[in-house]
Amino acid sequence: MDSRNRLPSDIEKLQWIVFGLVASLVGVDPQPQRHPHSLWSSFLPPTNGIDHQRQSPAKRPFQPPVNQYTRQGGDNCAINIPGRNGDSACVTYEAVNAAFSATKQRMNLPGPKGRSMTDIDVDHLSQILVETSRNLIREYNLHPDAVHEALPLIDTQRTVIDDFCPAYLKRPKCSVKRYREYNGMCNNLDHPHWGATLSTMRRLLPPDYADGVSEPRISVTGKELPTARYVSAINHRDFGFHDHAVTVYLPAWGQLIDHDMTMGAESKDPETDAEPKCCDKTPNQRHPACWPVEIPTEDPFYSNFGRRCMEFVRSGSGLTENCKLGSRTTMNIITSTLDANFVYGSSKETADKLRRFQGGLLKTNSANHHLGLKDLLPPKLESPDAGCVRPNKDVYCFLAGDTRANQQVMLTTHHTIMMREHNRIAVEFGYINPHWDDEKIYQETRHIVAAMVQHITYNEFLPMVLGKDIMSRYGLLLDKKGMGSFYDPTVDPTIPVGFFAAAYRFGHSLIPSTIERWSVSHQFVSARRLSEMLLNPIDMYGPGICDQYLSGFMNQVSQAVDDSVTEELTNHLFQEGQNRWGLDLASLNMQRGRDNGVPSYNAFRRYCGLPPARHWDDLIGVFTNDTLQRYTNIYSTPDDIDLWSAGISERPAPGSMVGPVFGCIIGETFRNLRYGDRFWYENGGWPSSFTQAQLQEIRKVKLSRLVCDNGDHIDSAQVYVMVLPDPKLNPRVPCRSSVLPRINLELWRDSGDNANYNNDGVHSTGTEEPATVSIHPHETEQLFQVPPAFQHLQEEALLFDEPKYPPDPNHHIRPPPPPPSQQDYVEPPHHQHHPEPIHHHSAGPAYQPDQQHQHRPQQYHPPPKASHPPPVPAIFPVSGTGGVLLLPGPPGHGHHGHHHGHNYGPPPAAGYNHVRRPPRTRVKSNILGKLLKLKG
Ligand code: HEM
Repeated sequence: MDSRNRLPSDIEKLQWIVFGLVASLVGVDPQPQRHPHSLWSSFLPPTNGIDHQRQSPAKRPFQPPVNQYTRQGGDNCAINIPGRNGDSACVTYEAVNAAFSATKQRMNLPGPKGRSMTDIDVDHLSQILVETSRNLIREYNLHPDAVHEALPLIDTQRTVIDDFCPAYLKRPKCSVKRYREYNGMCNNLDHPHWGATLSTMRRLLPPDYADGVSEPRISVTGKELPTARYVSAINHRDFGFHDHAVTVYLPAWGQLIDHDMTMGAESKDPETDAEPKCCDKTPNQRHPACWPVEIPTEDPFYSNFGRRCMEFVRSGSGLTENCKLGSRTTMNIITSTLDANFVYGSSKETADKLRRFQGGLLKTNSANHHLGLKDLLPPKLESPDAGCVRPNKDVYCFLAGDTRANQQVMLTTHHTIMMREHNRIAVEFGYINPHWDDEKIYQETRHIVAAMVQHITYNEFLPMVLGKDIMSRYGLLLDKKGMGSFYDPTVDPTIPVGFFAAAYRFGHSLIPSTIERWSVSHQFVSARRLSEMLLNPIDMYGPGICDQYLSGFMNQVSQAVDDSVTEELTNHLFQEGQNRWGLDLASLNMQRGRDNGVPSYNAFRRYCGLPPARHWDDLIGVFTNDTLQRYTNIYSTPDDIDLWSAGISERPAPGSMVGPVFGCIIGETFRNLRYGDRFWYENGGWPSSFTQAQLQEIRKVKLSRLVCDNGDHIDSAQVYVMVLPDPKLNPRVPCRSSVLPRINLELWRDSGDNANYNNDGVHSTGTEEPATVSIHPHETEQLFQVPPAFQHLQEEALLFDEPKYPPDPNHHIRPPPPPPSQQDYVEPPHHQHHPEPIHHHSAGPAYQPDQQHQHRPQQYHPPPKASHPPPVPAIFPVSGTGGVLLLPGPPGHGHHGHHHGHNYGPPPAAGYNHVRRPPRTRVKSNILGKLLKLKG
């Protein structure tokens, strides 16, 4: 049936009614007037001096067909541009030199060739190249598309640009080694810069800049787009709908691995080395990178505080290999590949700062050792106020491989866990291979930690986010045995701009408004508003707090991926001091997309093989009726819709948390991260390859194992911590159980005559275990019913009620790491020696290391039995709803507002019966629902 003629189903009608009720409760008109006719139409266009005149198609110069531009080898012609009448124009090297020199002078570029450049210098040179390109376009009357298609073909090594291009962008000599470079260089031997630090992100589609070169996207009508805050305030209000399969652990891991893949460069003021402030200046006094978000006068939230301007600074622009000309690019200042750089850093300099240079260990802070607790991250003594807010000068935030480690506790906790895992493995290696030196232990451990990050991401995280169909379409399903020849040197693992600025930000929709702490025995302790926790990781010094967060992440239900985003992020992000308002992350996401030339949602529909919408009606069924209704009011045409906004609002694809367009961008990116990474953990035949037996050990690792091993006193966890516990499908098991096997590091024993390690540190695949290469997954018929994570789970779950889990044989207890040497020891600030337990609004019990925890029992303890009848699983498969149904919440709990740390209800009962109903619940027919059906 033609979806345009489809009548709304009963469920959709119900949604309209419930939405209307909710909207009236919160005082919002569910059907706002069309933007141009409403009061809201009085917005002024952004006033940062950018001339947003998009060239009308009639006035555009002749556009030669794509691929008709030719690079000229000979003489003085840098590039040939075909003209209308068969003639062609030659852009000469002299013209390029003249354009560059004039721009360089105007924009004041100092600096000799080959000097080391900071990201500020890179951004500056990049802007000059963009302006040079703009001059050439003007001079030769080139079509804006030529900027993207033709100008990059010019051989800049034959121009004066080469004198200014930094040494790191020259082609290095690569050799094949066992360990990755910290900066990701030489992963691809033919394209050494693919995926490397300080390189530009990839484009899936040509950029959509208003002027074809660098100015932010505008409407296809030639007018301004609606301001990002308007889109946010209308379409991304906070309804607090919860997912019913995944825990907060899913966004926590998602954000952690984002910080392994992307970090867009900031534009900085060279004088202060900080992002410029924009809102307190008049437009002509502002830094050129200022592009603040305009807040409409009638904004339902900011108008209460008279705010009309939200800080926003354009991303720093990047340089391509040999400093090519072309349109503005986006720089990634960390490596693209999943290499655990958030633990180690993306440069040798950072990595060295984090190392103890003893026993392969990372630096730590042992402030809580005297309480029998494990190490914390070392204090951030350099630039102590960058990226965190300290209550006073004696307290320090934490230092890790990624500078965002202090953004909020979900991150800080996981940086702590991964640092502990590194040190745990390094200590084991010290016992197993006493002849290994610090460097060898450190690098081998780093190699394993990166493999674990890859495995957990593809085995536990992506199946939940994408579902089996998308996983299989993009070749993301992991093999269970054998080694693969996954590496394809033609695949570029560089992160795409659309992934960084839009698709992978789907996670912002998952974030709840409070972060909960639970006890290690899985009882709710307290909750705290997210906005109070941003940039404030100091909690982590509190004894027992790390465990309580870990337990909270695995027990707190996540929000759903949908158009609703918590007000903690849309009104209170990084709220400062006494202010009752902060930034709006939804606005920043859309502004960032426009800033970086990310084309609209409709362009990506085409890219992903979906029919682009010509009329609003074409989008019926793609979004909920409410969302579509709002879009017709917000945007002039379907061609204008921002990718991030539409991506999180799409109805999820079957079995997936995201819709088809985000599924496509995320699927493709993770495909490239697997097939374009020479160091991918399943790859056989390289010096970096694990042996088959070692690979099998890595395949055993689950995130729950890492939590068990690196929490202080965590002694049980559900098998898959990103999924809500369920006695049958995802049972909570003791950490000692063999269901959560620990990696057996004995398989790394290097006995000298062992063929696994040869003398130069290069690890061969050995003769005993030849690397068998399995069939490429694209060619393998996957007999696959449920996401791989759950195949094991189903089998294991059947055994759960029987106390059958013998202790894991690899569960040796090693002594804690040796104390740091005097030389490397970072003295914790004095106040940290006896930190007081930190109490929050709703005080949970202060830390009382219980006896059971202090003397870990050696014998098996069955999991606590629920005192009630078997609990209802935390899943309510609902068929025929298109995946969505609204249920009323418990009486007295209206729109969630802010809980100020209060529990939603009484503490949950023991056992599994702990999943509290959120006030208003969106139930999704999702993967676990399907599993239940499968299980009959
Ligand atoms: C409490 C949780 C989170 C907070 C406070 C947060 C905050 C932010 C902020 C402030 C930015 C920069 C916005 C801009 O100016 O462009 C950002 C970027 C980003 N976020 Fe989040 N985020 C959170 C969780 C997540 C999650 C769960 C994901 C994905 C699963 C995610 C993915 C991203 C991505 C891909 C970027 C771009 C990063 C870059 O390369 O610079 N975030 N986030």
